[in-house]
Amino acid sequence: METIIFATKNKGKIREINAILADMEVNVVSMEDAGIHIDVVEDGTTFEENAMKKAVEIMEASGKITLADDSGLEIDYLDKAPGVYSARFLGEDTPYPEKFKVIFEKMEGVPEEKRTARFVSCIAAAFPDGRKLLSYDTVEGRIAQEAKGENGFGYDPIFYVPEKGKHMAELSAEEKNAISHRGKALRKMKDLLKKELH
Ligand SMILES: O=c1nc[nH]c2c1ncn2[C@H]1C[C@H](O)[C@@H](COP(=O)(O)OP(=O)(O)OP(=O)(O)O)O1
Ligand SMILES: [Mg+2]
Repeated sequence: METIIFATKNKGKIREINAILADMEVNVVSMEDAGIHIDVVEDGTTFEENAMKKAVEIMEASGKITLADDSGLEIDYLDKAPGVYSARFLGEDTPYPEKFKVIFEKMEGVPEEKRTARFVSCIAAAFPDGRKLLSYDTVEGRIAQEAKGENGFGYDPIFYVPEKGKHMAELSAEEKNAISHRGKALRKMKDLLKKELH
């Protein structure tokens, strides 16, 4: 069975990715499980660039087909910030509750209809023979007035999902994967990969 590496250090992503790719006839392993400990510098200006950079660098280090996700939160009222800088917003090691506080301050008094936001996920695949694949998807929602929910990771507690009437962090892992940016982009990637692998 083909081994594919998923180039991420984010434990929340790994959980989601394993669930979504579970039915594929490939062995998906994390960077850690593959014994690769490289820090890819995410200096691209787009999700696509950063996702492909992570995939290519880890493919070159491992010699195996490598997938990567670059994702983030776009808040329309803040001109789509933090966007590709979502992980580094206020500092990579700053706890999310502090990031939420600053976002709530910036959004103070902004009415519901102007609080629109989306999660974006770009998935890249890099093959040792040079083939490259990209998929992209989003989930639309709003920045809530308060944090709520214990599930998921990152900005999930402050992201209200209108179609569910809940914050993202209140959804179960299955419910989130069914509607999320990463769930949708990864299912598209699964279809692209199936065509390349057979
Ligand atoms: O479903 C999500 N629910 C909540 N927050 C999310 C989600 N998806 C991305 N995000 C946020 C987290 C992080 O602030 C940034 C991703 O940054 P990003 O560089 O792609 O990931 P990362 O640095 O955590 O791990 P890695 O680069 O090793 O894959 O967007
Ligand atoms: Mg990152």
